[in-house]
Amino acid sequence: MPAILVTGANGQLGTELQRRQWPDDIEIVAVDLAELDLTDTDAIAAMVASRPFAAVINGAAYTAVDKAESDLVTAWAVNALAPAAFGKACAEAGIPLVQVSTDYVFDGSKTGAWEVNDPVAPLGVYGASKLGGELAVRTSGARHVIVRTAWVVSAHGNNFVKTMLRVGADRDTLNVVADQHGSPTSAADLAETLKTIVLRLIRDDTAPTGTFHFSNAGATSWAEFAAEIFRQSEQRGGPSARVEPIPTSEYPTPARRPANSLLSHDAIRAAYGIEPRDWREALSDILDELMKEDA
Ligand SMILES: NC(=O)C1=CN([C@@H]2O[C@H](COP(=O)(O)OP(=O)(O)OC[C@H]3O[C@@H](n4cnc5c(N)ncnc54)[C@H](OP(=O)(O)O)[C@@H]3O)[C@@H](O)[C@H]2O)C=CC1
Ligand SMILES: Cc1cn([C@H]2C[C@H](O)[C@@H](COP(=O)(O)OP(=O)(O)O[C@H]3O[C@@H](C)C(=O)[C@@H](O)[C@H]3O)O2)c(=O)[nH]c1=O
Repeated sequence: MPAILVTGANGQLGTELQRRQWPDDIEIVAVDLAELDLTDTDAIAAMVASRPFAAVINGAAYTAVDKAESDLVTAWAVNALAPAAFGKACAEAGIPLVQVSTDYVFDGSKTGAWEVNDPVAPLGVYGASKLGGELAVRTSGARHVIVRTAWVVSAHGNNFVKTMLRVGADRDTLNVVADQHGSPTSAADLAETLKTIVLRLIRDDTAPTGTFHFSNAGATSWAEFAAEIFRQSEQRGGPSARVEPIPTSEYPTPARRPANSLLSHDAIRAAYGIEPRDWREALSDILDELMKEDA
């Protein structure tokens, strides 16, 4: 049975990839740190060669944006060298590689949505190391798709929705930055998109390759996002708090973040016919799941 190797099994995306309904003739082999340490490039090569995988989805990453500023060797190992090792191994095995990247490869200076070929200029170590991963995959010789996504949220793992609900349960008011704009992305919707892409890559030698953007539809700011989380949470009897919009200058962090990281869907729509749904609708599903867990 053809198998797809998925990394980041315990992360938001990896969890949702494992929850997808896959065709009966496809097996998902999902690994995390315990099975495969991505800082060990020899282990990556050995894992990819260990059986005749049909494809690899590298969903793992060093995602602690602020911590990466002082931990850059590990961030580069996981986000750049590991994708290089996957690229090399996939090229040797003759199988496609799906690599996941980030809106943080952009500097945020554009007005309007970022297109896939817009100039990249990361503001911090996380974005720079993810860009390193993109370049490594592009030059590896492997047939590949790179999907940049943004502001990934889900009912599990660490993410902005869960942070807001946790902090909002204890406080009346939360200060949240209002001058950083982008689109939230449901990990489930991202996983469904990657499923579509990887199945096409496995079954169709002429499937589109290259770099694509996927997020949910609609632009917002972190402050508006937080306010909508509390609006929908309150509707379900969950925690609510007042959101005080603040400028980034009043929320100092070790890593700089882009002011605008809105991603254009033109490329993924044209190549794969994928049309993301609105982020508020996706958020509603996540809150349903979270509140069901609490009930
Ligand atoms: N989260 C977001 O907002 C965004 C994410 N992305 C990208 O999307 C992809 C998926 O992100 P998401 O699911 O949210 O990430 P998570 O942080 O939820 O999960 C990352 C996973 O990678 C694993 N991992 C980290 N270091 C290693 C290592 N050395 N060896 C093996 N596994 C490791 C983690 O394992 P452990 O838990 O054991 O540390 C975890 O399971 C990543 O490529 C990320 O860069 C892009 C834009 C936004
Ligand atoms: C918790 C909190 C955050 N913020 C701000 C800080 C930051 O500018 C913004 C988002 O905070 P976070 O630290 O949750 O998000 P951050 O770690 O920057 O999220 C990023 O993660 C990586 C992995 C990506 O690839 C990006 O697409 C993006 O999702 O909100 C507030 O203003 N108030 C708060 O109470």
